[in-house]
Amino acid sequence: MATVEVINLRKQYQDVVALEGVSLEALSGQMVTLLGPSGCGKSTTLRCLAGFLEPDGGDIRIDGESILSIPSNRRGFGVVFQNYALFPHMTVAENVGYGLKLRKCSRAEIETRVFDVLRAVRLNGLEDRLPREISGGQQQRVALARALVLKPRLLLLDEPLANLDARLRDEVRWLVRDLQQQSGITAFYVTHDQSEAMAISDMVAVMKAGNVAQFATPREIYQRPSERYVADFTGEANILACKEAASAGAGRMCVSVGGTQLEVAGATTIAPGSDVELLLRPEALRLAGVGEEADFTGTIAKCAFLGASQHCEIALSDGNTLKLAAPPNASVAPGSTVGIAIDRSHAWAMPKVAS
Ligand SMILES: Nc1ncnc2c1ncn2[C@@H]1O[C@H](COP(=O)(O)OP(=O)(O)OP(=O)(O)O)[C@@H](O)[C@H]1O
Repeated sequence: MATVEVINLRKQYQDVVALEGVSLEALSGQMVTLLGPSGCGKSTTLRCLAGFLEPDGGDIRIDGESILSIPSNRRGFGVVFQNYALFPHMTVAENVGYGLKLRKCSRAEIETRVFDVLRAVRLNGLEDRLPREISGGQQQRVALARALVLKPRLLLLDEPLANLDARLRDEVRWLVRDLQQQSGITAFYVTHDQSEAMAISDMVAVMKAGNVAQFATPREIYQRPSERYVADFTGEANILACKEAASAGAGRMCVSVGGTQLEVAGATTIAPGSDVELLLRPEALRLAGVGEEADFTGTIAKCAFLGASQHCEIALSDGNTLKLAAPPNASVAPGSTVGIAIDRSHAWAMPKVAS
């Protein structure tokens, strides 16, 4: 399978700079997700990979060889886009087998491969239906089967689940990941859904205005984001401004927040004495017990019972609000005063970056 390098890719549409210099890499068999808000350049990157767009600069290499001069239909990639456009007059089996027919495979081989791939996407039994006779989720699985049946060396998926409802999206998401892992195909996946990206990826590229803000594992972008933008985009985040950082050695630093001194882990890019932002995910905070010394004291502003936990918003006297998940039976009446303890092992200091 293929190792893919995207090197300093640049693309401009008339006066819009869509990609300023995108670099990332997918090792053989990895699923790499491009995550970011609308307009940050995810689809443009994918379209350059597919060969539908020609970049203005940079390179795309597969196993070390540039592919920029190879037309899209010769790249041997499988492509699944949001608008899956199945042939309406062909049955499910004919849709899936169409690419094999173009490649002049024998009828027996087409039958076997179509049967196998339809079983893999759990559509066996629906071979003779027309696209209009199956559901949206099933149509999307036909589109996936159509790409997989050709055994592509690279699979490109652009928001493939965007048209599905939440339950189906979950189901097809796991199926996509299972099939990708079983087949060992290297894949790029575009989404603006943070939970989708975290769930299915080996690596995530968080994109920001035509650049890659951070390229790392799902765990790292969530627990050790490079900057506020990444922290905000990858989950619920409490972010507090800190006065300054003093190095405590080996990636640790002392920060001062609301009069409290904390020693926490932080990005190595933080210069001593500079302003920093402290990330406290909700799970880094808990309500302090009776008699326990608290890091902060605040007033419960809002509370919602979610079943396994209670979502609480706590207003601090300096104007900041902290969100935390309280145990389901904790007493958290709005208006009451509570102490908050920080689990320092979950705190993370980020450099303050102009947005
Ligand atoms: N054909 C085009 N002509 C001009 N500008 C374009 C064209 N396609 C995209 N753009 C612009 O390029 C930038 C990047 O677009 P792109 O489609 O890559 O973003 P995206 O992250 O995939 O967004 P979305 O999630 O909305 O699909 C945006 O500012 C967009 O408006």
